[in-house]
Amino acid sequence: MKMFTADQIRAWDAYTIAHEPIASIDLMERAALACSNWILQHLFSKKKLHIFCGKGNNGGDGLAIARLLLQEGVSVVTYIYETGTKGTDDFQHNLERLHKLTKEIHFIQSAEFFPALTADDVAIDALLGTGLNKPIDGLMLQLVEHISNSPAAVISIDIPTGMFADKSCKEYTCTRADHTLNFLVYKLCFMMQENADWFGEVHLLDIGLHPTYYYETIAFHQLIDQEIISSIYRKRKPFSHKGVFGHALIMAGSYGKNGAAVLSAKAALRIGAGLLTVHTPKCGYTVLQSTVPEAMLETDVEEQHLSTLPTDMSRYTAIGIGPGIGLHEQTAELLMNLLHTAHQPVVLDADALNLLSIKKDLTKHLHEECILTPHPKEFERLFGKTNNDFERKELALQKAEELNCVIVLKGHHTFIASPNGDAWFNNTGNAGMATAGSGDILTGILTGLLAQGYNAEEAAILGVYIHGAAGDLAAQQLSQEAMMAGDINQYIGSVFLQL
Ligand SMILES: NC(=O)C1=CN([C@@H]2O[C@H](COP(=O)(O)OP(=O)(O)OC[C@H]3O[C@@H](n4cnc5c(N)ncnc54)[C@H](OP(=O)(O)O)[C@@H]3O)[C@@H](O)[C@H]2O)[C@H](O)CC1
Ligand SMILES: [K+]
Repeated sequence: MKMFTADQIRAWDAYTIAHEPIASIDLMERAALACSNWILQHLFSKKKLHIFCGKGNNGGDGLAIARLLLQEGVSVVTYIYETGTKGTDDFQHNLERLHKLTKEIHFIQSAEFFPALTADDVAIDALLGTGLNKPIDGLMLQLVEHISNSPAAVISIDIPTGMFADKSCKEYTCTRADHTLNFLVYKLCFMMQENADWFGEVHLLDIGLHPTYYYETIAFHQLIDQEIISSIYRKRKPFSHKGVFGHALIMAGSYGKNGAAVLSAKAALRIGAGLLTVHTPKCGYTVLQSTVPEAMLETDVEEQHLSTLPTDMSRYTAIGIGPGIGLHEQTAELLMNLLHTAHQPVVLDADALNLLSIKKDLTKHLHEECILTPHPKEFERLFGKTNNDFERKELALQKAEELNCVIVLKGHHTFIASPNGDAWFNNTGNAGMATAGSGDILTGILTGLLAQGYNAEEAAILGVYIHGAAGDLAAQQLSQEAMMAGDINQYIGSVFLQL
């Protein structure tokens, strides 16, 4: 699914008005109807609703929602944040309509006018939307804090007041919503961890903007969805043999961390690699042979850490390195040798990334079939500090281009930056996956997909999607608390059955 900027959404609005054609006020009515239906369906209408409106079109939405809910018999009080201006045409039009229906419209001119809100109330935040042009301050800030700090449930219309759609508001305050009713396509701000405390659960509402604009407009970011996955995933042909699905090499484990090798190896097999060899220190031999009998083993000359590349590297179609390998000097040499010689696709994770951040000049040996999978701390060690999540995303794109490799920046909405500038956010996964070993499994998944011939960008998109979706199934069966990384592997098969 394409993700549009606030400017693009405004242009889409205008395009719809001109080409459907439809009057602007009727488009607002559609948006308001989608919101009021959502509120009715989710039983918030059983409570007393306090609708807070600005004088722009976000406020116009609020007024129309108030009218539609009043017509359904819901108890509604409306408040208008007084700015001394008349408000947009659609705002004024909706105010006129609402006046005909109720006297419960109050103007907020100072903090004394703030209503008391209880746990039995619902506050609807239609103060400011995508028209925000500066951080909120003064009375607006006080009102937003009053709503956010109240015990009432809070629903923000389109976007929490104070949040910028396309840039950071980390230093500022926004409405703290329980739910945000976002119109049409996800805004960038909802992908960012730093905003998670403000927007609550984001619900996508269709307000019927013109499809031609969607198809013809280039988006800078995409949200990975079923349609994208279907276009990448290749079903197996009946006469295939294991040679067709590649030979993956996983280089993982060290003394005390052989479990990382086991998790990665199982994931590489579950995702469908035809053959798998695991390269571990000698101490991993018994562990791997007894837990992953499907894998072949190439033990290192060293007992406790990796030091030397396997003899015949040309046998492997794709290589994954990093889980549990530690930071031994000899392991660093092995990584250097690997990057100097490997022409195959390579996934670099965990300690391989930490070694790379110690020996940064090695990054020049990366190539377009390499995937780096840093979590935010590893990313910072590799590429330096950023001030906020938006800057970090930009830096990931810049580094992907500079190093000519795919960067998978792990997080709640994992971000994939391609060397060609493509930018993808993942939408599967849950907080239960924030557990030891989850990343090791992703390494195995990505290596297994590369071995099967998916290119680095395809493998990254398909891999993070399947990893998250398997995690979601695991959480459904076991709970987010109880699920362990190994459980993600158990559900990879169920995800394939749904593709
Ligand atoms: N296609 C769609 O998605 C549709 C969206 N709709 C809704 O419209 C809003 C956007 O409406 P807009 O009128 O452009 O903007 P806002 O309502 O968000 O803001 C209005 C004015 O607020 C002022 N402003 C900006 N920043 C601040 C601030 N920090 N403090 C106080 N006031 C602020 C600004 O005016 P100025 O004169 O002060 O510059 C804005 O003009 C969208 O979010 C949806 O809810 C349509 O209803 C349907 C289609
Ligand atoms: K809002």
